[in-house]
Amino acid sequence: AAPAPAMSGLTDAIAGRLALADAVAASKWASGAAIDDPAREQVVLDTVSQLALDRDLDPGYVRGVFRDQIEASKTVQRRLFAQWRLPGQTAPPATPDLGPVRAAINELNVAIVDELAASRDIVTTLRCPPELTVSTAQTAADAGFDPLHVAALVQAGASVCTVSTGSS
Ligand SMILES: C=C(O[C@@H]1C=C(C(=O)O)C=C[C@H]1O)C(=O)O
Repeated sequence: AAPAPAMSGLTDAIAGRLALADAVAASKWASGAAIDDPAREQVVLDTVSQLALDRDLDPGYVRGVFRDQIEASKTVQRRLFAQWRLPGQTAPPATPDLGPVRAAINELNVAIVDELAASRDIVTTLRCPPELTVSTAQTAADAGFDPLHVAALVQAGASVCTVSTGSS
């Protein structure tokens, strides 16, 4: 097999978290809960800030990456809700208890911060944007993501590289 792209550990962990948005949405649909949960978002952001400090990463950088994880998850959840509201459509049956899927998300949060630490030297360089693009494409293909999840995966990676490639 071809070698894995340099940042595929990171993009695989990000995709794993994003894939759980479907189960989150189904659970919220079953319970009638809102997609947005600002209190839970604060817990996630505060937790990953501490994980960043433990690994000598900039907590502001890691929080920024996780704001994108949260927004990407909500992109998927909102689109699924919109589909399930269409005539003749139904949500998959799910338990209204978000606890188990949030426990899985918590584990992936740690995995993502670990992968950010493993990629700390590349994220500040001009190699980051192309490596992230290649890894994202490989991860999306491996995961069998549909266009909605591919778009959300790209959204989730938007703050990973800290080098600007735009002209100024
Ligand atoms: C994934 C969830 O939905 C939203 C996204 C969150 C996240 O990605 O961590 C947290 C809270 C919600 O605003 C959830 O409620 O757990």
